[in-house]
Amino acid sequence: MALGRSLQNDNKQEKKFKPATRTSRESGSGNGTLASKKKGDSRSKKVENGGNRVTGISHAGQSKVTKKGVFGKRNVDSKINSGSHESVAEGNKDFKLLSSDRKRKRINSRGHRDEEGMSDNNAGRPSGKFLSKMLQNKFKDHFHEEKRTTKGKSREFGELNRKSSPAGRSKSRESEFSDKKNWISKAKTVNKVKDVEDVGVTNGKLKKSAKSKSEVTKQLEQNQSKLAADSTERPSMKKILNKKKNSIDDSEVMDEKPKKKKRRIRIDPYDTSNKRLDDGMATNSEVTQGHVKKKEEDSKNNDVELSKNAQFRAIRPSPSILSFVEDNLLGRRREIEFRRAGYNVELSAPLDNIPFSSSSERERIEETVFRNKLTFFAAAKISSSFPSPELPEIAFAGRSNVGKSSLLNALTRQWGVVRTSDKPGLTQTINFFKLASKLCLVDLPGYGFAYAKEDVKEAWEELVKEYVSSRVGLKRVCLLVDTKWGMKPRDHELIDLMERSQTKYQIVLTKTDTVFPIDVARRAMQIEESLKEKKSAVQPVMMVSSKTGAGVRSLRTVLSKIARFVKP
Ligand SMILES: Nc1nc2c(ncn2[C@@H]2O[C@H](COP(=O)(O)OP(=O)(O)OP(=O)(O)O)[C@@H](O)[C@H]2O)c(=O)[nH]1
Ligand SMILES: [Mg+2]
Repeated sequence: MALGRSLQNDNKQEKKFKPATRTSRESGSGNGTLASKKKGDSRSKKVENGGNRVTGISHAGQSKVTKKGVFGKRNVDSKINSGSHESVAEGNKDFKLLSSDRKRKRINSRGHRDEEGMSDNNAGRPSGKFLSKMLQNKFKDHFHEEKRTTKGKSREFGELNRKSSPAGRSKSRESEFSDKKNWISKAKTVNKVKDVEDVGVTNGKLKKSAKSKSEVTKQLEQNQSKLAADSTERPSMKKILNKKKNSIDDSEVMDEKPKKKKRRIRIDPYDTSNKRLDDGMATNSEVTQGHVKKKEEDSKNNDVELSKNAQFRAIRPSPSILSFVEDNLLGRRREIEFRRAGYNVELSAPLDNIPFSSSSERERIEETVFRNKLTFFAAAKISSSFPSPELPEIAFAGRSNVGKSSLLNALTRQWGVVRTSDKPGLTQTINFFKLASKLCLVDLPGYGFAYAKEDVKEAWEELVKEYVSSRVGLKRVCLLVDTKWGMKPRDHELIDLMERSQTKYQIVLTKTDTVFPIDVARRAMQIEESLKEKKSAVQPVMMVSSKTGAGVRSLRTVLSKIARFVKP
């Protein structure tokens, strides 16, 4: 029956075990501080009804810490915990038990605590194996006690009975509190060694062991310090040796490094690419020969290119060209310069405006012929579809994207009449525009690179050639050249054709705003020099920018003379 009761009690305890362990975790009792212990104790008061082990469980966290902690610390905690644990479990009377029994009890209690600690680790729920072990230990204890002392047995059962009664509970509480107070005060005042002594081990032994420990530790420390000194010294020796080795190696490497660099230079000095795939093939004489040949070719090409650039930079423009460039604010310039000169930068092509003028777009044009409305009247893909030559014609030829259509708009200040695009090859037919009944402006398709099929481009070129060489009424061809790139072979082809057909042509440099003013002047000078011998070439070379309007007025003046001399 007694065993059955204890089993029942254990079951109850297990039920109440969960919240107790959970709360002990939450309250941080595992820290092992006194405050936390107090908390655990206060909680144990609430759970006391469950029996003696409940109080022990409330310290489960603390027992965990003591396991991990220092020896002395564990003793303090074990005292506090096991004191409360044992005192509540068996009362003060249990201390009178035999020393062997006491030891066993302690072992068992530790075992319980360990098990409880483990169970706490396992989310507060002890496993079936633990429970069975706990129960077995409990039975063993009971059997031993029954065999040895009938008194102890009766006392124990009496204690259990008392605890089940309210009077017994209150007594057990009192005894628990008194024990706890005593142990806590002891824990505060007594040092760890003394605590060890109190447990029951003789002072002499402990002292000796303490002395021996201290001696051993001293010796260990000395040895460690020696080892550390040695270890610090040894690397230094190693370092010295390594340094020596390194110095030798460095000298070797220093000897080798320049060689490698020299080799690289020798192998591929003209290689501009980052890849050096042929580094490992330096010994191959054929390859090196090939490299040498390549170098020579490249150097020749570079010399030619460099000489072209150098030649261009060496051009000294004539004073008239330079003054023209400066007067018309040609070339890449800052906006502030236009403002200072009185031009309104808010207007399109601001340099083609009379400064501080408030008149309308076309009123600003000094040449009256260009004030007329620009009207499209014919487009031709073949020569048979050309309109009859009633008016004097001025054609605008040049490579694709050079700015032919844009210049037509700029000359008449009628934006959008002639379609323009940054995509080369927009104009694919010969387009005829009238300026009243005075002048006919002809926009030609470009040649050279264009987004069109080769045969189509060839057809355009043929049509242009046919137009400039055979068109009756064609008074002048404005051959537009990009200032940045200058004349190209196709331009020379057309010039030769016009020379043969005696068609008057005038070079007009476009997009002057994309280069420096001095380069505009150089380009103009360069072309003038190259066209000195040409009979059909009309001087001077004109310079314009449809974007800024620079030089447009001058071109207008030149072209308006053609209209003036033509009979209506
Ligand atoms: N910066 C600058 N860009 C210009 C100038 N003139 C024209 N452009 C630009 O150059 C591009 C080509 O202009 P277009 O007038 O269509 O040239 P295009 O010669 O008629 O070209 P195709 O009809 O294809 O032969 C357009 O994006 C223009 O805005 C200029 O004086 N300065
Ligand atoms: Mg065009």
